[in-house]
Amino acid sequence: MVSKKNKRKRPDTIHPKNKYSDNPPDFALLASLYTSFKAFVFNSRDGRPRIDWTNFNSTRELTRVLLLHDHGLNWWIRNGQLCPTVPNRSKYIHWIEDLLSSDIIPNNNSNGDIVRGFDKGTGANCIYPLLGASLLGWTFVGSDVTDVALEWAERNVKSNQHISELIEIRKVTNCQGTLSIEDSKCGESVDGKSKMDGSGSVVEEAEPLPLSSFDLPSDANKKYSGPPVLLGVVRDGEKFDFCMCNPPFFETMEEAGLNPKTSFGGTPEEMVCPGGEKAFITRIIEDSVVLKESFRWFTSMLGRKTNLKFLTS
Ligand SMILES: C[S@@+](CC[C@H](N)C(=O)[O-])C[C@H]1O[C@@H](n2cnc3c(N)ncnc32)[C@H](O)[C@@H]1O
Repeated sequence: MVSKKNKRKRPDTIHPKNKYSDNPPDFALLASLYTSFKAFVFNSRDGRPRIDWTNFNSTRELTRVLLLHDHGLNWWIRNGQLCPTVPNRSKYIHWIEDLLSSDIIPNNNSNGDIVRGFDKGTGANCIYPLLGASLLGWTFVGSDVTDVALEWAERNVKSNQHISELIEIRKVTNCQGTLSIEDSKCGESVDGKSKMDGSGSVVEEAEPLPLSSFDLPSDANKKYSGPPVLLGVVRDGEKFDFCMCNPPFFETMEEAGLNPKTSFGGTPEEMVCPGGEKAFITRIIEDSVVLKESFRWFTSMLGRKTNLKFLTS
């Protein structure tokens, strides 16, 4: 009999359509099928197969085998890049699926049944386009700013020929704007006075991250002052069913290093931006006002529930 202490509780937030909602990853099965994963699995005192969550190589290998075994996806990232947890990232895809099937914002999609998404900050792992395309046949533009993210996102797309046509990886440069908007001020900060219009926000807890000594100066005004977010990246006439985003949550890597009990990588470029998620999402909201005809839904992950009040005000 499983003791109360050891009984696994399904998180309330897990989406019922999520492959893992009733079947969490079976480490024993995966270890029996994939020798590369077996090397990271050990039996804990209670006899359960486990992995060392503080070892980046273990968490990356788990993600690799889950994507391969459950989704038929070939995937890899460089040491230290942000490693996504598959059950967690799948939830966001299914939440968007729910939004798209609702009438809260009517569907004026002129592409017929083709669903088109925009992944803001797709990362080297390119996880949302890969999952969205393989689970639901959605098409994506995945955008990012860093060379390493763009290179590895491309590699991950090309390693999956069956869905590679569905995904475009788009580089964000400082002034690539095709939509000229006087207040986009490409790369500069804007005063965010606009209210959310037709946009939705998906709340999720941030992935716990390892400690790091890297630090960036905190932006006292909490204004986003990085490269373009949506304006200047979305092209004239483009239409998307949704925008999704797992933003750089933090202002400093110290702030990011809250949970040394796990290791999911995450470089400063991936985790940090001046003003953190509050400023980044504020910019998405500002951009959404101008781009309201280009998107049906604007969504983003949010690490801190306390930021929600500010963002929806
Ligand atoms: C937290 S990571 C998310 C990566 C991936 N989507 C995931 O869920 O694991 C944030 C990503 O946003 C990218 N990023 C930061 N500023 C950006 C911008 N202005 N435009 C596009 N991507 C940006 C970073 O390079 C990084 O890859």
